[in-house]
Amino acid sequence: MTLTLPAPAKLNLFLHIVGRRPDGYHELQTLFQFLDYGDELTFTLTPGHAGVRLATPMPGVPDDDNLILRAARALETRAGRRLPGVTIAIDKRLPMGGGLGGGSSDAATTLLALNHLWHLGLDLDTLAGIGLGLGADVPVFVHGQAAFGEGVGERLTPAHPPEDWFVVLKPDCHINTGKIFSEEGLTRDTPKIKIAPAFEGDASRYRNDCEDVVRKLYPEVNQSLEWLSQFGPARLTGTGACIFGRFPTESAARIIWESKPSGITGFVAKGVNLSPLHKKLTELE
Ligand SMILES: C[C@@](CO)(OP(=O)(O)O)[C@H](O)COP(=O)(O)OP(=O)(O)OC[C@H]1O[C@@H](n2ccc(N)nc2=O)[C@H](O)[C@@H]1O
Ligand SMILES: Nc1ncnc2c1ncn2[C@@H]1O[C@H](COP(=O)(O)OP(=O)(O)O)[C@@H](O)[C@H]1O
Repeated sequence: MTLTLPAPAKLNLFLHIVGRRPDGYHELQTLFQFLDYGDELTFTLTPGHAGVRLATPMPGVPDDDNLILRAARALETRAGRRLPGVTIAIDKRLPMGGGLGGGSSDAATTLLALNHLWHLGLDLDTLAGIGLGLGADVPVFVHGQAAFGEGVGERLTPAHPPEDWFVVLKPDCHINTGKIFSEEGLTRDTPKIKIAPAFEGDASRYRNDCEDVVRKLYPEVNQSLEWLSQFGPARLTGTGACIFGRFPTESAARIIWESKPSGITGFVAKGVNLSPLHKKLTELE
């Protein structure tokens, strides 16, 4: 049996750093929305062969570090019994370390796919708990609903931001999340905002607290933000390097995309409040 599922990107429509935990991790307030663009994973059961295997190794990521295999192994450990073998292939479209949550999304898709194929019957809260052990962004992908995130992003309140179109640009640099969070000049004391049960605010009123530090350290990001913000609000997602500009229609986004400076990569995508992963899983039921 074969199952092909999306692993969508996320955007942090805003990202405030509101404090620091005793273990050094930063407390955030952020608004997550998904994009209808991302990686695609194909799971094939191989009952004759035990174990989980990656059919498409990822350059630069040893298999044992790959969040897909780590998610599968965490699930096997939780199940505590021998499960049918599975081969996982990935069509990797999201830039790695781009602030789009690609690795976390791959992990979440793996958790949901294998829960389904292995008939484990674990609920979303349990899967999100397993996912949190792999990365702070995994729970929102497991729950599959746009959300206001608190804590390190794991305390989630469903949200309904407008489903606009986005131009996403990937400046040609790699940003290490740990480096940004350890920068001395980082804003860490943004006052907490109060959130209604269903956040519907205008995210363009809020900021990404990592942006000033990232702009100073990475001129490529600064230049891209300057260019994109000529056409409307533009912002960094996560700790970067990707930036996004928001547009009311696909055609408005595509006009700006076509005029982007040469040498910069990225894509145009729609913001969606229900994850494409959950949409697909519902269709399969
Ligand atoms: C910033 C966010 C926002 O969505 O996204 P990305 O830019 O990575 O996509 C996430 O919170 C990223 O969470 P996560 O994916 O778990 O972070 P990691 O790369 O494991 O973090 C690397 C390091 O950054 C620091 N770190 C990370 C998250 C956080 N809330 N506080 C921190 O201080 C820690 O020192 C950690 O060891
Ligand atoms: N399946 C995976 N896809 C992408 N990155 C992965 C994966 N597994 C492990 N990683 C590691 O996680 C890091 C962060 O990846 P990613 O989730 O794409 O970025 P970000 O957290 O900035 O959104 C990568 O640099 C890579 O070393």
